[in-house]
Amino acid sequence: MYEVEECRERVILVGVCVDSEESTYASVKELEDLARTAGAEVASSVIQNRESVHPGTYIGKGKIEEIRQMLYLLDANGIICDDELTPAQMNHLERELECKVMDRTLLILDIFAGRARTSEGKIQVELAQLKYRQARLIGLRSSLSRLGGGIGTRGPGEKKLEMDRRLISERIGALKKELEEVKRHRDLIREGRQGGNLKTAAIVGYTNAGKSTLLNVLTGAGVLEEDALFATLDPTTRVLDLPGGSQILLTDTVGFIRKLPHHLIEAFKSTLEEAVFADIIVHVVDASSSQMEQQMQVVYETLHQLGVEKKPVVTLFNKQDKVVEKMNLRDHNADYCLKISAKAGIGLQQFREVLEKILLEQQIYLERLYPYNEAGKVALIRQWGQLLEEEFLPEGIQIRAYVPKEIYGKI
Ligand SMILES: Nc1nc2c(ncn2[C@@H]2O[C@H](COP(=O)(O)OP(=O)(O)OP(=O)(O)O)[C@@H](O)[C@H]2O)c(=O)[nH]1
Ligand SMILES: [Mg+2]
Repeated sequence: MYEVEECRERVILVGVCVDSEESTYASVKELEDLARTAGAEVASSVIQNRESVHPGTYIGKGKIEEIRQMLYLLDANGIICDDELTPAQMNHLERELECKVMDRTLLILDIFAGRARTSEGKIQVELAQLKYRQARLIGLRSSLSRLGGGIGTRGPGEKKLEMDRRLISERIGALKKELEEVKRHRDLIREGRQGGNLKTAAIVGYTNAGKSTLLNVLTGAGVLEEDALFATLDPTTRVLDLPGGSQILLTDTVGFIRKLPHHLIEAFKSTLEEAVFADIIVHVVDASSSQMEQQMQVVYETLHQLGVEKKPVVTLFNKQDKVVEKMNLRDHNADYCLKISAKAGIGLQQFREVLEKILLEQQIYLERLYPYNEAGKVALIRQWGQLLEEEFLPEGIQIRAYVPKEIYGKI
């Protein structure tokens, strides 16, 4: 079956700047990190200023010529473009440059493929890869037929394409079924969790912000933390003890990145959905990054795409130990903002307190006397809420407690 070819090449990075120079540079810089993470060697990078991306060749004729010479002079054997190329753009560039042509999406898919550990992660990556490839096969076919038939459009080549297409569709169908099975399993686990009385908080944020480091330092989860992009693909959930004695489930999730390929969002929906079903969103921000604002925006856009709305948001401006200049740390989307360093252990107690506060806000305070024949209700409170005080009086049980809104009606 199809696998992304191993990415051990010496490449030239290519970006197109249509609006802000700063964000294009940052994006290409990030592409460099992605390329390294995927095991490629970066020989140089080229940015072209254009009104818009060239629809046929991504970059203009002159730039193609320039890159052709650079490939030769720098002894490079491939290029990576900073946007997802259309099948036509990819074909044209391949023909013109006679080298391997890759794009940002392919690179991210490749990294994900290397990182997936659980069966769910693996299925999701393969699905995204196949969809990417399927689109390109169709493109290849249409670009061949645009030649008006004839040489190169018939015979074994064409047959092989058709066959690949059929095999790919079949495999996509099978993977989707498998994924549904896994999703059902995940839903069951989630329901099970909700059946328990613990609320959940999902840790989200840009890749490399420090999400796993935070989960580890708080719960000793032992998730891999690494100065690399997309170190985490599979969500991990742990119980976190809060100062007042209550608990919450904390889930570490896959990081976001600008221009996240839609194949991946689609395929990774069930993983990304951890945030959709969480009661609280914990947004970890790398406050030491010069790209902090843009990264935060990407996170909120991605959450919006996933349909995450109207949940309490705690924004953690992380890596305070590394922040040199006093930046204006604000987040209009957040209900609470804190400065922390997951690594240096700064601000973690405040974070716990904030979580507890939010949990309490979602609960109703109750002070009541239950006659003994309603002891069942007190049991419910004990199970679902937080029993602060319980006193056995001659006329009944006097309690003070916080209870979740959902069960208030039953008691
Ligand atoms: N200086 C400093 N480094 C930190 C801090 N928190 C995390 N890091 C580092 O940042 C890098 C990324 O940390 P991770 O926890 O793997 O980041 P992540 O958000 O889980 O990243 P992905 O899983 O790739 O999305 C690691 O090298 C961490 O050691 C911090 O408070 N200060
Ligand atoms: Mg991580």
